[in-house]
Amino acid sequence: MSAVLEISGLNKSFGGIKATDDLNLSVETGELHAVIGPNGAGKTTLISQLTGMQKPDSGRIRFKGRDITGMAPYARAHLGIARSFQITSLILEMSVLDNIALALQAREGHSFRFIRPAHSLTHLRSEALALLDRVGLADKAEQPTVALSHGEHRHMEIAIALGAQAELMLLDEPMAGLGIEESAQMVELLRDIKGKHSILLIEHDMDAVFALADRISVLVYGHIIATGTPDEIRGNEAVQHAYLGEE
Ligand SMILES: Nc1ncnc2c1ncn2[C@@H]1O[C@H](COP(=O)(O)OP(=O)(O)OP(=O)(O)O)[C@@H](O)[C@H]1O
Repeated sequence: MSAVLEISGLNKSFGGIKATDDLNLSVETGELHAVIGPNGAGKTTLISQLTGMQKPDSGRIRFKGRDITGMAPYARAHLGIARSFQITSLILEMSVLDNIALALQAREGHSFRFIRPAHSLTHLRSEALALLDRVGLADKAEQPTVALSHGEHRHMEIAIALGAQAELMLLDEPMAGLGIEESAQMVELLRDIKGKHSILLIEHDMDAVFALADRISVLVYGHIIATGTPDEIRGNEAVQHAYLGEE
């Protein structure tokens, strides 16, 4: 396996707070690597530096061997890094299918995605339908997006991330706000996707993390205190003391 993402010596402070503290982490090709940590550990700040929304004070981020530390967000997206869910905005009045088709159109590089009326998206509809099928929503394609549940919206966002054909998917708390049944469906969907994509998963839902991750890194005060398989992390005393013991 080779690393698709390599983060080395990353630092980011806000005033006196070290939100990212000498952080080292890699995501291997095809790996699902989860990052867990207590509230305020620095997970959002890490994702923001990976997407280019925030600039690290020091350290390096490499994507497929290329240094992207100073690269603009759109350029990273173009290279193949997709973030879900923060940047996705579903248009609730539009049909489920048109939302996905519109996202596919954006992938094709039309920066003014609203200039074209939705009915001109015909050529993207079959691809959009295939994506909806993959996330289990093909039967909802013609419904207005507003009619779908929160969990189904999250599945739509996964469809959009898949449509971006990203080599690295950054999934930012995909379970947030989901009920028990919806969470189970999301775990199933991610289980289906994993292995085919390289994924960095930020997630509070420990059951989901331990069910899905190939490796887990534990972030505490901006620093990764342990990285390992779910079993290694479960058995790690420092982790139990710093984090899991609190659960
Ligand atoms: N723009 C900012 N200005 C000042 N402090 C910030 C800023 N962004 C984050 N921080 C601080 O940096 C630390 C890490 O915050 P971050 O939001 O990255 O943590 P988190 O792990 O995502 O938390 P949560 O799980 O609650 O979302 C916190 O102490 C937070 O208060």
